Amino acid sequence: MKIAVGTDHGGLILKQAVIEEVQRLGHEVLDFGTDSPASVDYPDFAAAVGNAVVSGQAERGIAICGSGVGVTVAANKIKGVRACLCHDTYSAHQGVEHDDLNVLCLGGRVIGPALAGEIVQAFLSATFQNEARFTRRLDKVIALENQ
Ligand SMILES: O=C(CO)[C@H](O)[C@H](O)[C@H](O)COP(=O)(O)O
Repeated sequence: MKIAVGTDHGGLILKQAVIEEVQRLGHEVLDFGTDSPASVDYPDFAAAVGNAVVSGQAERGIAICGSGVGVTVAANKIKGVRACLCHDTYSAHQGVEHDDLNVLCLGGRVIGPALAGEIVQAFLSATFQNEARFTRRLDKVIALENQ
């Protein structure tokens, strides 16, 4: 898969570890920055990742900021993005399997690179389970998005 990755300065500390894990798993990285510790604004990077996913440029995205909260809030403003802050592996794979999560969000000031790598692996290894109850709920989420 092609995976869009973007971070603000607060998440930069995790970016290289995330990129290396994505590549180790055999996926291609689309790197949307940032690349320096200079202060930037998280919505710009959440938008780059989210737009790459909804446009089809990337299959999934990973957005990082200091807490992971800012990029989650911002990315979810983009129609078609289902972003969630996951700091545990269960949520990262279950979010894909049940909820068709397409953007994983992480906080570079909250977790370290080893855990981030395991979470990325859980996220990218999971696939949406096309079961009636999950598609029914997803349809309701999409209806909310369209209201
Ligand atoms: O964590 C965040 C919000 O949830 C932001 O993305 C930033 O990383 C954080 O606000 C940056 O804080 P700073 O004091 O400007 O470095």
